[in-house]
Amino acid sequence: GGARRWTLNDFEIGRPLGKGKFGNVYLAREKKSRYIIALKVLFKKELQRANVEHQLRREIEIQTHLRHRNILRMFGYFHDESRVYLILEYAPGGELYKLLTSQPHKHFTEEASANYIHQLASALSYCHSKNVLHRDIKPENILVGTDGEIKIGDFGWSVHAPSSKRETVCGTLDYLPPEMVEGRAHDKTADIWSIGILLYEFLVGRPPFETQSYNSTYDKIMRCEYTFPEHVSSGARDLIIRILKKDPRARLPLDEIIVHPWVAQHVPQEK
Ligand SMILES: Cc1cc(Nc2nc(/C=C/c3ccccc3)nc3cc(N4CCN(C)CC4)ccc23)n[nH]1
Repeated sequence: GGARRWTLNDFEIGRPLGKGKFGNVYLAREKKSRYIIALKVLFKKELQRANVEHQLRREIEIQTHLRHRNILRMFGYFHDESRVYLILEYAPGGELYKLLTSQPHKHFTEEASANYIHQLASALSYCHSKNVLHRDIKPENILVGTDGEIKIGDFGWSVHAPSSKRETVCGTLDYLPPEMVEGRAHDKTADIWSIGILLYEFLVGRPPFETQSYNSTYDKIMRCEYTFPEHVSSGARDLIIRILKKDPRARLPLDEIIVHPWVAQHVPQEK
């Protein structure tokens, strides 16, 4: 069970997988079971300096209780005098955004995009059924599993709905809905907006409101102003248009995204 007390001595540490804001992620193996995991090491000093310990506690509380094929598992955590260690599922396919940028035309096929959105919508529908919002769905937070399935990780921004959390939104605006850009209250429909952004990015290779400046991205989001390149099919456009609505209540609900005709035509329905 996940309740046992882990220490660093239980693991053999492998190569670094990536460098995050508060520390690095390493490939690691639990010695007794020889089970491969990813060990995320966070420095307490950095966490204190950024005043995010409460956010980390929330991430641990939330992610250790979620069980879904498309959500990266957190098996447990432990800490020593200077670091906190998160024991995470190892996704052998690497980062989704690297897969996206390595595509010949820098975007996924309609079939791959529909399958990814189907998986994302079912993972989010599961989260929402537990009253958990992710709030930070973007390609950097998505990994690829053994069979090419995707895994949402990094619940660092997740909260229990509804929330008017006003943590400073650092980083890109590209994935935030108008109500979060304006720091107003947001709910589960904020996550629905972000999978509309992701679907556009999977199909086009860049998010719909991307510009050279923060302010012009802000304006485009608030005006919901975007266009499609020629190659995007009418079915995909229809779905994106039904998701990227400024009014949160007008956005297509997750269970309707999952059965939208454009998704259904690409995704084997036995799921
Ligand atoms: C938590 C976790 C990571 C993970 N797997 C992987 N993470 C990261 C990069 C991780 C990372 C971490 C922090 C900041 C930036 C990146 N890169 C990876 C690269 C991988 N390879 C093997 C597959 N190749 C196609 C690409 C390089 C495999 C797994 C990776 N499983 N579970």
